[in-house]
Amino acid sequence: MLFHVEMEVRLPVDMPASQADALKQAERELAQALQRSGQWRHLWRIAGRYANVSVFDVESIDELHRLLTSLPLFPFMKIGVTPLCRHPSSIHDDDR
Ligand SMILES: O=C(O)CC1=CCC(=O)O1
Repeated sequence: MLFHVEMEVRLPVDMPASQADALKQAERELAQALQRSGQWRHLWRIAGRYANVSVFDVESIDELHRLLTSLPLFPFMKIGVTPLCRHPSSIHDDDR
């Protein structure tokens, strides 16, 4: 199952830089592991915002929820999820 996910990061302004850096590093390591596993198919920065657009490929909505809530930055993110299905004009057979 494919999901479009938009994440906007809002770190508290008074969070110490060392704590923010540690969270970002942990987020990066998990995000890269999930990209290698194929569960996090696309990760794009939204220009001009501390936000990203991502496409996740997971077995279920429960799996997506588990994955998103496990992200180190989860407590500091506003997240929007949109389910995706195959477009009839797509030329990509793996779009499902
Ligand atoms: O910077 C972001 O958009 C939040 C984030 C998601 C994966 C990652 O490494 O950072």
